[in-house]
Amino acid sequence: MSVIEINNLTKTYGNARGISNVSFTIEEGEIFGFIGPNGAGKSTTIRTLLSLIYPTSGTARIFGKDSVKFAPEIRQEIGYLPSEVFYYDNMKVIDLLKYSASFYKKDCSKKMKELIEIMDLDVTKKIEDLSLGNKKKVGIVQGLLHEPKLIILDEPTSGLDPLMQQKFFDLLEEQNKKGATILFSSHILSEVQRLCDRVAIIKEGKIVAVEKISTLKENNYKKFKIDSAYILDTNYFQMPGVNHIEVKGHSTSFLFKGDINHVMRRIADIDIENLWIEEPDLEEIFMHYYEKEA
Ligand SMILES: Nc1ncnc2c1ncn2[C@@H]1O[C@H](COP(=O)(O)OP(=O)(O)OP(=O)(O)O)[C@@H](O)[C@H]1O
Repeated sequence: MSVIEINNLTKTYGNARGISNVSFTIEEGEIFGFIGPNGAGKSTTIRTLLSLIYPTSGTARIFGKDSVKFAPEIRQEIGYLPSEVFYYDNMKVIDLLKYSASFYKKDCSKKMKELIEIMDLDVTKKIEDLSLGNKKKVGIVQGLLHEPKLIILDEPTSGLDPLMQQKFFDLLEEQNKKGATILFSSHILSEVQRLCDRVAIIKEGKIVAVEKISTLKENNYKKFKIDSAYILDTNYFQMPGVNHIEVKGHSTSFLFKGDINHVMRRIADIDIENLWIEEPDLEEIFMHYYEKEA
């Protein structure tokens, strides 16, 4: 079953672009990544999906139900972590969490306690005394305490230290194993690569690709790095399929897609000291998509 179905969702802010004809589907049990640089439209898509703002046109369905008409009902089963968390500064963490839990029609106290421990939160503190990272942790507990079927995270890791990020990812994987579907937006591609099964790439308000992470990696460029005995001319590897040639001293690198034999023959004609052929990281694949569309 599709947990999220987005069909031609468009949101304009007056004359300003928000998102345009965004469509993608997320299946039950997926961890789905949503990548794009700042301002690409990730938060607008997520806020529209959650009916926090209304679409200019297009529709979204969550759990098979229209996201606007059934918003209150749908929200019972969603855990949402916004990119920026705003709270009542004067409240104690524990009071805020209890208040959040009171919106759900089930007892959240056990899960809340468990999450507080995992996130290592001092719940007796006032919100105003917390660091940015600790505020984010409060947001995480708040978003997960009702064991939602769908978890929507908008740039969730900003402000978290690496150890806490790891704990958080473990927590997400555990929830996913128990059946939760996850939508995870980020501009940090390595974390998407680490966690997600599929990914939608958004650029200037439009979806440019929806791919499996594995397909993205397999069907794309190979990354060549060659250390040569002498400095190569920048044009030496200028041939069909070669992109992003960079010559730094004796080291030459480029991305290649095509019949690898052509490159290997050219390499055989030079005096090389070392050679690496690697899968490009998502960042490079991502650049490729962006350039193809430009
Ligand atoms: N309330 C608003 N009024 C006018 N324009 C807006 C508003 N909110 C967003 N935008 C514009 O819509 C576009 C998409 O913004 P959005 O915040 O969705 O991007 P994003 O991918 O989430 O980026 P970021 O990571 O920076 O939040 C941007 O051009 C932004 O300037």
